[in-house]
Amino acid sequence: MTQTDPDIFGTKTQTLIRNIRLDGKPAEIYLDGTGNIASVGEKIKDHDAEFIIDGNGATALPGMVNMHAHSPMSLLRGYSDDMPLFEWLSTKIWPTEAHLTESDIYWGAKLACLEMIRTGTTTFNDMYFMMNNVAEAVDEAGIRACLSYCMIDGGDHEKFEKECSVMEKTVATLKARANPRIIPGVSPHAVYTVSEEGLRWCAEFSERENIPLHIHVDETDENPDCIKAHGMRVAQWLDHCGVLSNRCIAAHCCWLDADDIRLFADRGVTVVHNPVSNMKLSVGRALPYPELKAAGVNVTLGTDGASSNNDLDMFGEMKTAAILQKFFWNDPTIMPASEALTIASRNGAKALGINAGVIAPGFLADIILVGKTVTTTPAFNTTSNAVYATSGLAVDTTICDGAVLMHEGFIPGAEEILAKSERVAFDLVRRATA
Ligand SMILES: O=c1[nH]cnc2c1ncn2[C@@H]1O[C@H](CO)[C@@H](O)[C@H]1O
Ligand SMILES: [Zn+2]
Repeated sequence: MTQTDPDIFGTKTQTLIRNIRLDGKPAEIYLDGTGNIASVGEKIKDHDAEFIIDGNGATALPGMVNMHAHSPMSLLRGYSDDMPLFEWLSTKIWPTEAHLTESDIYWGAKLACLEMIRTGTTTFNDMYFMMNNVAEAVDEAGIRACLSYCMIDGGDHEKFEKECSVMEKTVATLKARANPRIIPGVSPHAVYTVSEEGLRWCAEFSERENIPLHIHVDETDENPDCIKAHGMRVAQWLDHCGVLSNRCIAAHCCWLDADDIRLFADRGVTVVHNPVSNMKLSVGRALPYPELKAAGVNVTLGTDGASSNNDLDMFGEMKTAAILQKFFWNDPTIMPASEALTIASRNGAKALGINAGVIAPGFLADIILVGKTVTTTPAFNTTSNAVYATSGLAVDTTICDGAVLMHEGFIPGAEEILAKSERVAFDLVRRATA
């Protein structure tokens, strides 16, 4: 199969993937056109393949699950760097975001989806505005996503009421799309931007709808301000407002203490590690991963937006997570490669309630092939190579929901998306700085 056969792209087909390695051993995978993995074995004889993908010795991995993103922010990649978090948000990012149109959101998300497919991500957990436009991009790209409108009420009751109605409308619109690849979520931005009534409402709404709640927690040390305002640490305050009780996904969590970690474990909170963004914005502390792991908390991995990372490559993120944890806690045995891979795939899928992140019969066919190339040779340990040696650009095939989205590095329509999103980004910044 080569890129000259356009029929392979975009639809679920009966496909045999052969000449690949799975956990270091020769393997074949058969997709039966349902969107699931039908069989996995050394040689699959019983199949009805319409297409055959020859992996040329590639390593098959589950698609990466990026658990904290702001996909439209890809438009602001490289627009503003090297500043402290609050100055960066309040003087650069928020004033520019005030000019975003629905079309900007759509093209920013198109660019993000393209980058994620290119670098082996098949699912992302997104928090932003105008999420139906993000959904349109996700729908077209063929990727999977949990999409949450980001509530910011700033303690203003009128704004709170408006935000609730946008949130309800967003969830209803996303549900009405009836696309199994699109999962609605709820996102109060953070404790420093959302009121108590906002946090409580989001918690109740996520429970009523049984959908994930995605929030920024303890990125920088938010505890002193929270104690001043509410007499409690951030984790306790969130629990007090009901936020931790239902499918809570907490991004960053750098400043959790031992009690906070116990509380997160009790409430079943999922934590997202964002090592590159945390290091770039110098948030002051690394995720207390060893303690979270000991407490049994589900830890996942995310990139954050492309304006604080500045890419959405989960391979770079895995490596950074593993080496930051070793360095910060001064122990090279922390987060071995196979753990980093699980954190970047299976753990995220679990948190979103998706039957993915494992290559085995019955699981969703969200699969990537990491090509045999200069950063994956020699293949003593394919997991080590994936985490420590290669970037996502070595991914040559990306399959989501049983449909091939990229093969041999080729993604249909990529050039148009690059050209258009570049124009849209420059035009946005021109309007915002006029
Ligand atoms: O690192 C971050 N910390 C806090 N807020 C952020 C960060 N990156 C982006 N946003 C902001 O979150 C909102 C979308 O959900 C946007 O306003 C975005 O600029
Ligand atoms: Zn963020």
